[in-house]
Amino acid sequence: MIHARGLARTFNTRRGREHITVTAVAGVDLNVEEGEIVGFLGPNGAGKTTTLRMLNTLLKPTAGTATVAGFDVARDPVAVRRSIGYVSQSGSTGSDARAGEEIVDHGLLYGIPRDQATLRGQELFEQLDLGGMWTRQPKTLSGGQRRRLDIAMGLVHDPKLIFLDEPTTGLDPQARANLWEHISALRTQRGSTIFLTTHYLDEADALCDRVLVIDRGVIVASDTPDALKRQISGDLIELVLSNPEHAAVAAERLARIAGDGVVSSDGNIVSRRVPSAGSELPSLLRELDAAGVALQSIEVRRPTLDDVFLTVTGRSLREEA
Ligand SMILES: Nc1ncnc2c1ncn2[C@@H]1O[C@H](COP(=O)(O)OP(=O)(O)OP(=O)(O)O)[C@@H](O)[C@H]1O
Repeated sequence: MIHARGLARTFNTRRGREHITVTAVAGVDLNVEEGEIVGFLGPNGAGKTTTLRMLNTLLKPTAGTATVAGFDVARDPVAVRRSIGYVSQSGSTGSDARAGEEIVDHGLLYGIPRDQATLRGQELFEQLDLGGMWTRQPKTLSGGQRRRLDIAMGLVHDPKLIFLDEPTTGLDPQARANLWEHISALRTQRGSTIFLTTHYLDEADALCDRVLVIDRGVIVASDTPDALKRQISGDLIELVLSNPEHAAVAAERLARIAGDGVVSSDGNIVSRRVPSAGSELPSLLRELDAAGVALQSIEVRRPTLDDVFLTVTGRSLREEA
């Protein structure tokens, strides 16, 4: 559905009196298959929006190629635009018109006859839980409802591929979780392919089949959230011992598990990252028992995407690029 090779974009700009060239995207290769929900993750200024704008033809690449929904972004931008829905960060509903009029107008822009646009709009309102909002002005809707209206507008021409730029930014936790359900339902009910940018690791984790991590204009990781977590960090096994004197024996048993993780000891807590804790725990517990090591508790912590991000970029997602 999306195939990009060496996609790059620089901007000529000024810093004070000096003219400088900023590389926003430095050469991105990416593939998104039909029916996937792919999250595009990275810190502020990493190049997410610039990449998205090149893929949806709002911005011309300075180098590289991309096809979107089967059309080349440089040679056939009109066909690309007809095939995609784009929901921008700021949303598109600023006028005093009623929500229903906005969506019908949006459909007319795509050349859809008024009666069909109305039908389609009403269907989308139902699907996105906006029933009863048809005659409301968008500014009177809640944040979550407005985001769903933005999404409905992006879907009025029935695109197979939808770009969502930070869909849940500014929403409270409940509205975010609700929007995630709606986004997942788009795929289940309509077979939509969804490419979304996000700052939120939990969002990528909850929603996406695959995550692409971009940092300083380059993709630094691409995999399922689970595989990324497994591949990069491993699970943390933390043994809380009843008696700190058993720490050395516990450390020795923990060290026998295959993997590169280093054992660390702190008083009665002995821990280590291992590739996959689930399959190791039964034999570890038997060995500790046989060695007379009593446990207060044992914890297994799966790595978060936060850990992954820190590992691949050396920085936290919350830091500026
Ligand atoms: N029109 C422009 N002129 C000059 N520099 C730009 C322009 N647009 C983007 N940039 C720069 O390119 C880099 C990438 O910006 P981009 O908006 O793509 O990042 P982003 O990952 O979407 O960030 P955010 O999460 O803050 O939206 C940044 O350093 C930004 O300042």
